[in-house]
This record gives sequence, C-alpha cells and structure tokens, in this order.
Amino acid sequence: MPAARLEVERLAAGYGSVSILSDISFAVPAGGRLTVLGRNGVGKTTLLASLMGLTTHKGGAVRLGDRDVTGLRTFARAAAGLGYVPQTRDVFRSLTVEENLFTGLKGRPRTELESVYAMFPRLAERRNHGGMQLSGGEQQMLSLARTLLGKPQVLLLDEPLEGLAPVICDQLMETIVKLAQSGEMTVVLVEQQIERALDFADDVMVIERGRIVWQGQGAQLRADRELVDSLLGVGIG
Ligand SMILES: Nc1ncnc2c1ncn2[C@@H]1O[C@H](COP(=O)(O)OP(=O)(O)OP(=O)(O)O)[C@@H](O)[C@H]1O
Repeated sequence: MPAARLEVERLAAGYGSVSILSDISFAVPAGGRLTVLGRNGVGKTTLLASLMGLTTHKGGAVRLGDRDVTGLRTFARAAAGLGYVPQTRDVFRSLTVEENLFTGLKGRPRTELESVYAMFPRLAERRNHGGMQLSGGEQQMLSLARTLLGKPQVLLLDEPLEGLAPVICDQLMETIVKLAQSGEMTVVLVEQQIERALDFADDVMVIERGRIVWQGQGAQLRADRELVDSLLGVGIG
C-alpha cells in the first residue's frame, strides 16, 4: 500500500469523562513528515493513541486518504493502514526476536522478515534472543520492525529515542529518516529531543494543554530561540 494522507479535523478526545485533547486539526500529505513537540504531559501520547482509537472519542474526525476511520476500532484502523509504535515499546518479552516478528507478519510469508532484518542487522544477529534479553535500543528496533511488517501507510512514532544512548539514537533516526524519505509512508513523530525532531521534519506542531498552540516550519522555530523557549521551556542548540 502506498503512503496515505492523514487528516485530522477538530479532534477532541480523553479518557472516560476526562477531556485531554480539543480542537486538534492538521493534515500531513501522503509521504510527508510531521513532528509533534510539547512539554511533558501536554497530550502528545494521547494524540497518537486517539488516532489509533485507543482513547475516548469526544468529537471530530480522522481520515486516512479518502477513508474516514473515526468510527473504526483499533484493529480496523491498523488494517486500514495506521501503524503505531507506542512509547512503551510493544515487545513480547517471553518470545524471541523472530517470534515477535512473526506476530507482525499476520500470515504473510516468512521471507518478508528479511526486509526488516536488512533494515535492522542487529535484530538479525539476535533473532533467537528472548525479548527480555534485549537492550532498550534493540527493543525499540523490534517494536518498529514489527509495525513495519504490517506495511503501514501512516506510521505513528511515540518518542522512539527515549532513554537510548546518543549513538543508538543516531542509528535509529537514520533508519527512520530513510523510511520517511522512501515516500512509502507518511510519518508522524512525537519527540522530546528538539534538535533531532527538527532535523526530521519540516512541518512542526506544538501542543500545550491538549491544544495546538503553534504550527509551522521547523526552520522558523530553529531561528527563534525565544519562541522555542516560550513554547517548550527549553533552548535548543
Ligand atoms: N490512561 C489515562 N487515564 C487518564 N488520564 C491519562 C491517561 N493517560 C494519560 N493521561 C493524562 O493525559 C494527559 C496527557 O498525557 P500524555 O501522556 O498524552 O502527555 P505527553 O505529552 O505524551 O507526555 P510525555 O511527554 O510525558 O509522554 C496527562 O495529564 C496525563 O496525566
């Protein structure tokens, strides 16, 4: 499946009776990249989870290409082309690397594993290792690789670099950038490492208390330290 446009219109969502997100509207063109920034606890994870149908819907719409997926359950959204790599890293710790990857194949031939092993040679080396023996970086690679086996049209990544050593962050970002540049999928990245996040995407969105407070080009943010400080409470560079 080729990359698809993601369009979110006036989305409102939360947990049970609690509202977290309101009036969230944005679009990412097919094959495009968007970075979502924001301080801790502002609703970034809730946004990605809401796109997957994992929160309480309170209004608005999510469209994937021409298809309105708002009313679909999580598995149906995944089948429609949304791929989600959660912050918690989706790894079955009692299974080996290869067994974890099998679960992402969903009946397609085993030979497809070779494509992700080529992308992550480290996983190929550790194919018989148990999930619980993996480092944080390897778990992140496995979680991403498993999602990629589903050939998503839109890939949602929640802080993939969290807790990883700088050299592993470099390697992982290189792979993510290559994936995005291939044009085979649209990518939405939530990331706290601002410099790397701005390197990743031209289009940036900043969330504060569940609302979009800034949308624009990353270059604008990079050039304006005061703006970055006011939006994110930290300097860059
Ligand atoms: N399962 C849940 N039930 C109720 N409230 C929740 C739940 N998960 C998160 N929240 C609340 O929703 C708000 C947004 O949290 P969220 O995890 O989306 O923020 P975030 O921007 O991703 O933060 P971080 O950068 O720390 O991961 C917070 O106030 C949080 O306490």
